[in-house]
This record gives sequence, C-alpha cells and structure tokens, in this order.
Amino acid sequence: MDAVNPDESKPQPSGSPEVWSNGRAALCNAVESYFNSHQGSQYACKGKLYGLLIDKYACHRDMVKSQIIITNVGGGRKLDSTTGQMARTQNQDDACSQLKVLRAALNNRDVIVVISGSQYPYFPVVIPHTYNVLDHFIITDLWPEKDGKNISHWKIRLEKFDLQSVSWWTPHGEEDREQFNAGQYICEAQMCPTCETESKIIFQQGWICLNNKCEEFFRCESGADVDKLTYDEKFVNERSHRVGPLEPVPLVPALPNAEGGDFGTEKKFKMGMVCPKCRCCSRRMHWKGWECENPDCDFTHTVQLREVPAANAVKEEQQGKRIKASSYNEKLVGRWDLKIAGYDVEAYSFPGKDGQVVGSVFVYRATSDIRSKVNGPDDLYRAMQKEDLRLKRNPARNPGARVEQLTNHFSSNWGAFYKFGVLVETNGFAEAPEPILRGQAQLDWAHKETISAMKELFEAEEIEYCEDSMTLEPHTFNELLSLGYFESCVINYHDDGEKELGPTVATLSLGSPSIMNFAPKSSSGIGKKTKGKYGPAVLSFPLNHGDIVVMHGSMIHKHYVHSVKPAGKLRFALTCRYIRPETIHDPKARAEAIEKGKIPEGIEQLAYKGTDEPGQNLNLDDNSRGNDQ
Ligand SMILES: O=C(O)CCC(=O)C(=O)O
Ligand SMILES: [Fe+2]
Repeated sequence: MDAVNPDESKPQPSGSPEVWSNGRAALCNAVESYFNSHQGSQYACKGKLYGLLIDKYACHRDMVKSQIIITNVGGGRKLDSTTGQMARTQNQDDACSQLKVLRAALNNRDVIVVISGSQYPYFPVVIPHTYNVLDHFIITDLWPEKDGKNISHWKIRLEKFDLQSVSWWTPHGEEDREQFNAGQYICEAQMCPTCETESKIIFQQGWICLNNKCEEFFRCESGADVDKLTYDEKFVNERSHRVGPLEPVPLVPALPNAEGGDFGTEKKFKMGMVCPKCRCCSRRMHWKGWECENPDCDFTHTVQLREVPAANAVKEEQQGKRIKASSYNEKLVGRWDLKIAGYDVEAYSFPGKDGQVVGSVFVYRATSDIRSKVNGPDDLYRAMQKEDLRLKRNPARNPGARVEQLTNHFSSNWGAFYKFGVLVETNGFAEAPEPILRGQAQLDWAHKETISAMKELFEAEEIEYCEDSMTLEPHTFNELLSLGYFESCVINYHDDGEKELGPTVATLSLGSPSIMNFAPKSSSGIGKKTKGKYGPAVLSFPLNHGDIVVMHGSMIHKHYVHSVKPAGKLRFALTCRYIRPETIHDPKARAEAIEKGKIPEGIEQLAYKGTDEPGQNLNLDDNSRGNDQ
C-alpha cells in the first residue's frame, strides 16, 4: 500500500501495523472493543479507557519513540480566527472528563491501545496509512505543563506494554534503538519546598514543581524559556515494572462468526472486520457479508443467514415493552377508523400552519388471517429472505471522506432512480426479483384504495384539505426502495420531500415490529414551540408485520418529519413512490427513469390485495406461520 503523505525525510518503518484503516468509521467498526470513538482522541466506556488516538494536534515536546509516547490531553481547543488553527485559549480544566478517565487508567494500570493518525507530525518513520494501530500501552505519568502564553494543559506519558518485541514504527535498520528494561534508568523525584509535594525531575534544564495548585508551579529555576524545555533522558528512558493481572484486549478481533442460535442479523453482525489477509479495517457494507475495503485486497467473509420465521416477528411483537396502541395529539391530528378490504385502517389527518389539512397517513393493520394469505406478508417475508435483494449500506454523510458515515440500515433501489438524501444505485423493475414486484403491486393497490377512501371520508366529514398538496389523481408507483434492518437499525427523523416526487409514499412493513413517529418541524410553526429542529411527536404508532402505511400530501414532508425504530432481529420495509419524469431535466436521465420504472407484465395478480372474502391461506410449515394458526 502506498504511504499516506509520504515524508521522504523520514526513514522507513521496520515493520507494519497489525491493524490499519484509511477511514475513521471503518476503524471504529472493526476495533470497537478498544476504539469506537468517531470524534475525539479517547475511547472510554463506563469511565474505563480503552484506546487513545494521536493525530494532528501535537504540541511542544510530544514524541513517539520505540517504547514510549508523550502526548497531550485532548479537548479544550477553540478555532483561533486569526490563524485559522485550533488552539488553547484557556487553562485545561483539572476536572474535565478526559482527565478523569486518564487518571483512572493510570491508577488502575489499565492496558490501552494507541493508534496514530497520518497527520501526527512527529511520527519517527514514514506513516503507512491514515490510521495505524501501534500497540498496547500503559499510562505511567500524567502531569500539567504551561506554555509560553502561560496557558496550562495536561500531558501523558505512555509505555509500551510488551518491552521485548520490536515496535513496527522503529526505523528500519535501527531495531535496537531505544530498547530499555525496567531499572536501567530511574527518574528521581524532588520535593517542592513551597507545597511539599513531590514532582519527578522530568526536564533536562532542572527540577520544576508540577503541582498546578502551587505558586511555584512550572517556574523554572534556571530561568529557561518554558517553550524550550526538553525532557530529561532518565525520564524518557525509564521503564516501569509490569505488575498485577494485566489482560490486554486483542489488537486483532476475531472475525464475526455465528454461534448456535444466531440468525446472522443480530447487532454483532453489523460490526466491521479486520481483514486477516491485509489487516485493513472494513465495515459491513453488504447484506451478503464483508468485503475488504482495501482496493488491493480481495478477501471476503460471510456469515450464513438463517431464515427468521414470521412467527418470530409475532413473538417480538408480543414480548416488546413498547407502545401497543397508537397515540396522537388530538388538538392537531384527526383520526378515523375505517375498514378496507379486510384491513382495519387508522386514518389520520395532518394540519398545515393555518389548520387546513395538508396531508394524511393511513395505517393498514394486517390481521393474523391476512398475514398468512397466499402472497401475503408471511409469504413475502420468507421470499425476501431467499432472494438476493442487493441490499447495501450506502454513505449517509461525507461520501468518500475519511469520516464517511454509512446508513445503519441496508437498502436497494428499484425502478426509476431516486435520490433519498443518500445516493442509492437503482435497478430497473425488469431485473427486480419477484418479491419486489409483488411489493410494488400491493402498495400500488393500497395507494389507490387510500385515495378513494380518503375522497369518500373527506366528503362525508366535510373536511377541507389543501388541494395542491393532496391531489386525488393517483399515479402508478414507478420506484421502490427496499430497506433491510438488522437488530438495532433505525431510520431517524427525515422527510421524503424531494421535489421530483408525487404526493404519495407507501410502505409495507415486514418482520420485526417497530414504532413510527411523526413530528412537526420547528420551522413549520405547528404545535408547541421548541428549541430543537423538531417538536414533540404528534403521532406515534406501532408498525407490525404486514402493516402498510400510506402517507399522502406533498406538504406533509414540508411541515413534518417521520422516523421508524424497529425492535427485533429482522425487518424489511418496501417503500414505493412516484417519481415525476417531467421533473427530470436531462432527456437521457428522463428516458432511463421511464424505462426503469416500467412494471413487467403479469405481476399484478401476484400481489395480495386484501379481501372481504375468507380467501386462501398459506400452507407453510409450522415455524413459519403466525402464532395464530
Ligand atoms: O422503514 C420504514 O418503515 C420507513 C422508511 C422510510 O421512511 C423511507 O424509506 O423513507
Ligand atoms: Fe421516509
């Protein structure tokens, strides 16, 4: 691999890191046991320090040697508007959380892992990657210093845990350099005559009191410039004895593997891996498994997914301690209960700022009978698990950047191209697997049922609605976004308000139960005033296996956001929209959208479309049925 920012003046390293990454998210995903901090330089969990990252912000006298590191405690820097650099403008707080955690690690002699970023200026050799795991270390000293501007900050000295091995960052050809053992050097301490506390003689220029409560703190006897002080050889070369039960976490975590009862969709299977071939950290991007993120490496890893029976979703629904019934703000939201083709339907209306209805949400409740119908939810859930739905996690933020973030759910787009905040590649309906087409047909049916039921409801109830927002001429859906949720995946508050979209968005929910929330945007002026971006939820409801949600009204996305929080092992959401081809300016892209959005013939009759009649039920084996059979 090519070196990042190679500095020709530096020597080559004598080895290579056991773990490395060119992206922060991949690093955090792959080595979450010791560094899972997407920002900041420390990773601690419940007050215990596990990992430390040294990168851009090095200060005077910071150093990385073969067996020791001297660095500064992060945090407390602000952007200096004159230099454009991050700088400390005030004394570091002795009680800050970073220091608390470091003190505990020092006192407990915790073994931690240190990682160096490529922006670290004093790295002794050419640094190979953006993030490089160094090794296990223990903290030996923690003390405050003062800079030339009289601002105090804390420093840390770390010693490599294993003093026998040669560090990979030792310059090539100098493998014996700076290798010392306990007792070879001893750094003496001296008592301060003023505060009567001891401080080590850490500087070559002479002893200095390191108690920042003392009036003699950091006053140099020799009168030397504090910015020019240098550490004493004894302080740098001293090595401490290893004591106590010290059990380091492995630098290279085991590859994710399924055990006895695992379905392969549990939370732990969303973690990253350290490639056993090239040691690159890689995120789990694909439904099918892991692919090494190093473009020069071809390693892949899979964990067989075991079919999650629909009965499991029903069990999760019954066991969950979550809200079982819908709740809504009666001052804002209207509610009616309808019956449509065998479904119990909750119909909600949403007001705009002036109180006129701008949107509606219809929730179709799948009964246990509906769930088990041929082509119904149980059938579709099972079929979806058998197909390759090309599900992938896509960049949600900063695509390509070293801090790129992926969505936590997996998605694939079918039909016309749709840019849903996140860029998701699209596949034409002609190449879509059958469950996707069945989903489209069912949602298109629900869409049309909703529009006619709404017309009838609004007329009967004499409800005034905003006609611009809530057009009553339905279009056939030409796009479907399939989302796959492993355990602990969510979709946070967002709207589906892209200007290319028709006014209706319909979702079929399959598998694990979830809660859907709607909240007004603060900018809408609807509901209670809040400081945040969104007000409190005005509608919350459980969304269970087989339920369908139809949102109608373009303005609903202007004024409200929605989120879905599943709870369980595996959930799919199939969401259909209509992308208005006339809004696509580029003629080639428009023609492609029309072509890709065409529904293949003969699919219509495959969809489950509800019925008032008893209908045919599936004859699946026991474990794949609803518990009601
Ligand atoms: O998972 C869901 O049910 C909702 C998905 C959603 O909101 C979306 O795709 O925009
Ligand atoms: Fe959405």
